[in-house]
Amino acid sequence: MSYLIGLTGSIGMGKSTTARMFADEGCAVWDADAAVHRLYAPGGAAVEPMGAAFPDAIVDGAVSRTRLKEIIGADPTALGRIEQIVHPLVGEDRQAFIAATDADIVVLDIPLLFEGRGAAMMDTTVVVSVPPEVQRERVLARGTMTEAQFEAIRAKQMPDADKRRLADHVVITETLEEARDQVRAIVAAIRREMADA
Ligand SMILES: CC(C)(COP(=O)(O)OP(=O)(O)OC[C@H]1O[C@@H](n2cnc3c(N)ncnc32)[C@H](O)[C@@H]1O)[C@@H](O)C(=O)NCCC(=O)NCCS
Ligand SMILES: Nc1ncnc2c1ncn2[C@@H]1O[C@H](COP(=O)(O)OP(=O)(O)OP(=O)(O)O)[C@@H](O)[C@H]1O
Repeated sequence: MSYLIGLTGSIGMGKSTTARMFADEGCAVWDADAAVHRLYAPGGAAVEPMGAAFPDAIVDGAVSRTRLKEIIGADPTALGRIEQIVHPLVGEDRQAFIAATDADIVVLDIPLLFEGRGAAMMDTTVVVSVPPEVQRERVLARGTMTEAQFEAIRAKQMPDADKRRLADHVVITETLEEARDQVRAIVAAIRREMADA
C-alpha cells in the first residue's frame, strides 16, 4: 500500500508545479483537474450526465469549459450541481489509480481536499501557498479567466489561511528553488519514516 500525500491549495497557488516536483522525486502523481479533463472529453463518463443537466455545455461531443464558465457566471448554483455530477466520477478515477500503482509514495493533487472528504484518507497533507496578490497576478496572467471568474472561484474555496492551519506541511511557492527544497525535505522525511517502520 502506497503512502498517500494529499496536495492542495487555492486556485493558482502552484499545485501542478509542485506536483511535478514530487514526480521528479519518484512519487506517482494523480491530478483531480486532469481527471476532470478526461471525464469531459469526447467519450468521457461525464459527457452524458452533464449534457442531461446542462445541454448548452456540450460542444462537439465534449463538455465545453468555456460554456461551463458562462453558465456558472450566469447562475451561482450551477457549480454545486456540476460538482454533484463530476465528483463521484473523479473519486472512482482516483481509487482506480491508487489500486493500480506500485509507487512507494502517491501524491493526490486535489483542489477541494479540505472542502470535501478527501483529507481523511491521506497519510499526510501539503498545502501550497503564496500571498493573495501573487496568486491573482499568476491566474490573470494565464489569460484563461476573467477577473470576475477568478473571484467567483476564489470566493467558493476555503480561505488560504484556513487551509494552511489544517495542513501537515505548507510549501511556499514564491520561487521554484524554495519550493523544490521543501518538496525534497518532505519526501526525505517520509522515506526515512517508512524505512524505520
Ligand atoms: C469551473 C471550470 C469549468 C473551470 O475550468 P478551467 O479549465 O478554466 O479551469 P480548471 O479546471 O483548470 O480549474 C482551475 C482551478 O479552479 C478551481 N476550481 C475548479 N473547480 C472548482 C470547484 N468546483 N470549486 C472550487 N474551485 C474550483 C481549482 O483551484 C482549479 O485548480 C472547471 O474547473 C470545472 O468544470 N469545475 C467543476 C469540477 C470540479 O469541481 N473540479 C475540481 C476538481 S475535482
Ligand atoms: N514555486 C514556484 N515559483 C515560481 N512560480 C511558480 C511556482 N509554483 C507555481 N508557479 C507559477 O504560478 C502559476 C500557477 O501555478 P500552477 O499552475 O502550478 O498552480 P495551480 O495551483 O495548479 O493552479 P490551478 O488552481 O489553476 O490549477 C504558474 O504560472 C506557475 O509557473
